[in-house]
Amino acid sequence: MEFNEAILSYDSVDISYNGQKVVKDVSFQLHKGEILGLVGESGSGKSTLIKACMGILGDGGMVTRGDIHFGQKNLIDLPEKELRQIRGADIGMIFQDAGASLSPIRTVGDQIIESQMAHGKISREKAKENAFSLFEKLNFREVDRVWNSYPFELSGGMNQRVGIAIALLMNPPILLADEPTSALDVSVQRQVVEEMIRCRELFGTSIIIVTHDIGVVSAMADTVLVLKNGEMMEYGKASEVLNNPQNDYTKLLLSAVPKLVRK
Ligand SMILES: Nc1ncnc2c1ncn2[C@@H]1O[C@H](COP(=O)(O)OP(=O)(O)OP(=O)(O)O)[C@@H](O)[C@H]1O
Repeated sequence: MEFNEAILSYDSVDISYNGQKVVKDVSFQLHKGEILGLVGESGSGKSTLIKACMGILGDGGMVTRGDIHFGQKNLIDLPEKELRQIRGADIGMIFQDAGASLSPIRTVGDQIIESQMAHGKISREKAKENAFSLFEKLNFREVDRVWNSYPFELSGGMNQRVGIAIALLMNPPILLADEPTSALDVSVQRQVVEEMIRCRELFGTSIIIVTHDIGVVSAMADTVLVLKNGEMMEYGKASEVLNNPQNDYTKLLLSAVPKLVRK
């Protein structure tokens, strides 16, 4: 697949927590409709890297060098008020525990309606209509039951899918997914992966997926960026990085994976 338009560009980015550098000189471009897999061992800086563009590094976290462009905007210079508008609407985020961020005391339907109303003027009826239309596209079953349930009445996997649907309802051009499948059963993992691929097909969404799972990368990514200790080890087309890794660290990461899943 060939891509034209870069929608998110990291340019020589360094990131520190409390003066200690944890991401060093990272550059990459995410194009419209591209799925980028971000891999590397625990602590290599994957989450830090994607949090940086949302301005959610937290106290002590700071981009100390480089630029992150979203279209014409340099996200590094943007005031919090503008970043808040970008979060959710322009750059959606799915965490490992997206389902756990649902409130336990309100029905799924109410929460989906409220999340849409929080982002703009929309009637409850229209919000419900949007949600049901998306559920249908994502092949949700028993939509009425899910809608009327409290999170504890649904499986962890179903809650995770609801969390993803909430992010998708904003129809953000960019979706950042941080280990979205690692807490799920294998069969539900596959569903979530298919859901994200479908999202790209339907809406042309650009996706960065952070994962430990090379199988997930192999199933969905167009490009792969390998991080170690905050530094880029390898970056390129998924087929090339996975089938013909040039870097010793990438080779090591891949050697732990059975060959079968790399097809
Ligand atoms: N809020 C924070 N304050 C200080 N240091 C942090 C903070 N968050 C992360 N770090 C440090 O930054 C480095 C990168 O962490 P990060 O969570 O980005 O790695 P990761 O690759 O996403 O790891 P994992 O796969 O375990 O989620 C680690 O050394 C971590 O200890």
